Amino acid sequence: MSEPLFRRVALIGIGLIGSSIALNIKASGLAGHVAIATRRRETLDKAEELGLGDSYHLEASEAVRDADFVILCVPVGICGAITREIAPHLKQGAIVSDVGSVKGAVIAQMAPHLPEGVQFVPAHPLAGTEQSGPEAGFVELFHNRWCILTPPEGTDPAAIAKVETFWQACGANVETMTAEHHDLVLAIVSHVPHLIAYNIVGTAADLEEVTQSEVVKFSASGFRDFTRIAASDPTMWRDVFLTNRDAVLEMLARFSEDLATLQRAIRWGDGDALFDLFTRTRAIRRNVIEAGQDTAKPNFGREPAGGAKPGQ
Ligand SMILES: NC(=O)c1ccc[n+]([C@@H]2O[C@H](COP(=O)([O-])OP(=O)(O)OC[C@H]3O[C@@H](n4cnc5c(N)ncnc54)[C@H](O)[C@@H]3O)[C@@H](O)[C@H]2O)c1
Ligand SMILES: O=C(O)C(=O)C[C@]1(C(=O)O)C=C[C@@H](O)C=C1
Repeated sequence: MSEPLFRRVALIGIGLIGSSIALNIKASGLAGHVAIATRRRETLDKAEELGLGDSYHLEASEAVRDADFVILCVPVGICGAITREIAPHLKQGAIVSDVGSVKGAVIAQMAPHLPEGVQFVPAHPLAGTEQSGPEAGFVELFHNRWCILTPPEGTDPAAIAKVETFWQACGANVETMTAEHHDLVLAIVSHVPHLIAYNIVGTAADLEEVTQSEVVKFSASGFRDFTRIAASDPTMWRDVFLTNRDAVLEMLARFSEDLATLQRAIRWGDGDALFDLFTRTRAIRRNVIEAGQDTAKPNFGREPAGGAKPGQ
């Protein structure tokens, strides 16, 4: 049997993303040992019950000891504090990575704590669901999805190549870009759409007199898709908006301008303007499907580790 890519991988945080990575490591034999760390005993017990790793730790500093690959799979707001905690225990030559949905702020939080001789290769798999926790993971999550690497200047190319190989083995297509570019693009394709979903569901819920039970009763319509997105993890998304503030506000300003244009078209009965936009957006949807990036039913027919099917 060939040598695994890494001798010991430490996963700090074992929610949807951490558990999906753990399942991939196991399925593809990517590590000799998987050490899992999380703060809460209950979550750690669940991870052990699901057999996601080889050793289980309440202290991240214990999990990273002797690890050659460490991945932070926690909400972006705590990446800095965890890095400070694990830094003195990292092995020389170890590669440290993360999976955070925001890159600039995560790099700014983590990099200052990392000792010399440790390589930092930040990553973001563009794959997820509205589910969270260790039972939510499933092995196909990253298959045919993008994983973006944003290595700071000066990172050892061999470390970048190793992280790329890791994500490819998880089924992802890997692309490298700057953290700034990542944060701007993700603001419009992921962060603002989530804000819109949170907002529309919140507005409907506030209009209790009109909607009351109707929100639930008639949500087989387009609204149902928004409720799925708006069910996403509150801690994760609070941190995303607080840490990608500038890019989100910039995209939101542009979005608001375009919304005002639509409002005007409706007010003045400008059917052509509406028809033209809807025709353009329909074509975009077709391109998305053809590119195999359909997220409307991300996990249709697949069973996550804990049984519940996401995306329904
Ligand atoms: N959910 C998605 O769609 C998605 C997709 C791509 C990337 N991400 C990113 O991945 C990261 C994890 O997201 P997730 O969806 O797996 O979240 P999750 O809520 O399912 O899991 C987060 C895990 O972090 C751990 N954790 C939380 N606070 C901790 C602390 N103080 N110390 C140690 N461990 C702690 C827990 O094990 C928890 O289970 C986030 O940074 C998120 O931005 C999420
Ligand atoms: O499909 C979903 O439920 C997701 O929200 C996944 C999604 C996205 O916006 O596409 C969410 C956050 C991530 O950082 C990456 C992927």
